[in-house]
Amino acid sequence: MKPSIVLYRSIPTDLLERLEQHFTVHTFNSLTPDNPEHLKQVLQQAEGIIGTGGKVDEAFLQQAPNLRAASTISVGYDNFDVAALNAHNVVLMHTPTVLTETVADTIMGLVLATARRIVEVAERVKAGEWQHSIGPDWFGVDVHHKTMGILGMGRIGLALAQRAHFGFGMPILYNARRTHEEADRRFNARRCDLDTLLAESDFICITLPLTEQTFHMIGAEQLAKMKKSGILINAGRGSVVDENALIAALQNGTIHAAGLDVFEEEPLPVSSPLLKLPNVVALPHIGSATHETRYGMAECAVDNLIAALTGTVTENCVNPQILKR
Ligand SMILES: NC(=O)C1=CN([C@@H]2O[C@H](COP(=O)(O)OP(=O)(O)OC[C@H]3O[C@@H](n4cnc5c(N)ncnc54)[C@H](O)[C@@H]3O)[C@@H](O)[C@H]2O)C=CC1
Ligand SMILES: O=C(O)C(=O)CO
Repeated sequence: MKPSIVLYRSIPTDLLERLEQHFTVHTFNSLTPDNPEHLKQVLQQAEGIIGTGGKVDEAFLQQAPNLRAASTISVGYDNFDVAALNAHNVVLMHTPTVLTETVADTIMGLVLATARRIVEVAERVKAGEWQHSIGPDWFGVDVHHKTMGILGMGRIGLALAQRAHFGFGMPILYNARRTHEEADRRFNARRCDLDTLLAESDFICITLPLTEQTFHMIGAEQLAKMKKSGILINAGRGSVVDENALIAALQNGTIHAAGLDVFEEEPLPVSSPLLKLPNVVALPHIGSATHETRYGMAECAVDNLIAALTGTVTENCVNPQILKR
């Protein structure tokens, strides 16, 4: 009999067929589905889960006594309690690399959109406000040759540094727990402490994962250390930034603008003050959202689950120590 798995995100038909060659697939719209009793029943037998979003913690694992592998269609895995997975001998697989370049493109898009006020002025054109030759009230600020500070010099941080340095002639600063020799060598990047990065950068781009250490790493104190002309871009996870402190900093002119792809609560509530601020570009978590990249992520996650449940894992494993048990 084929192992039973739970699929909780819609994936392209050819990839669903690939899963069905190996597994009996039970499909749900999320891990908090409309029919929770049915999910509960299926989880009793399930050996694998694949999808994105939803909390996978001790309480969830208690409901899935036969689970051996979880495959998330994302690189970030902050919604998984890895210690609990380890305790239950569940392998966690994710999708690094396949989305790196696309997310870096999105971040450069936010840099340009905030600095040059692209969304705001395009809306003014649509509203019929372009009646005369434009004046300084339509102007933005330069991006090229300004200093970019990167928080999280990993895969996405490196791809962003490449664009900023070679495409826009930007000097690169980064704050990291260790020196990233590749960043120093390729982009002449300079590692510095957080206070220096905050004080010297024109653009601060967050590409950090959400962890206990990064939770609210940027709060009122850090925002106050940024340049008044500084622009904050967050494409890591919403809770790396204290959102209330950010709203205050944007309202008070402590910083110039923010470009946000991620939020403390997603979808961003329509009542959020962020949506009232002209100096904010808010995106609906589209960092990796292109047809090509989302297909690549789903394909990677499908192959990851097949590898994990057939014992042939060679890459993309968050907790490889489980494989040795
Ligand atoms: N907006 C979006 O759609 C997307 C967001 N992401 C987010 O971006 C994150 C990063 O992705 P990758 O670059 O692929 O991961 P990565 O693991 O290659 O890079 C993360 C970097 O952050 C560093 N880091 C971790 N904790 C730190 C701390 N306390 N202080 C300083 N540096 C620290 C790590 O050492 C690593 O170099 C993901 O975990 C996810 O949260 C990823 C993809 C899409
Ligand atoms: O992969 C991730 O971590 C995302 O946020 C979505 O691409």
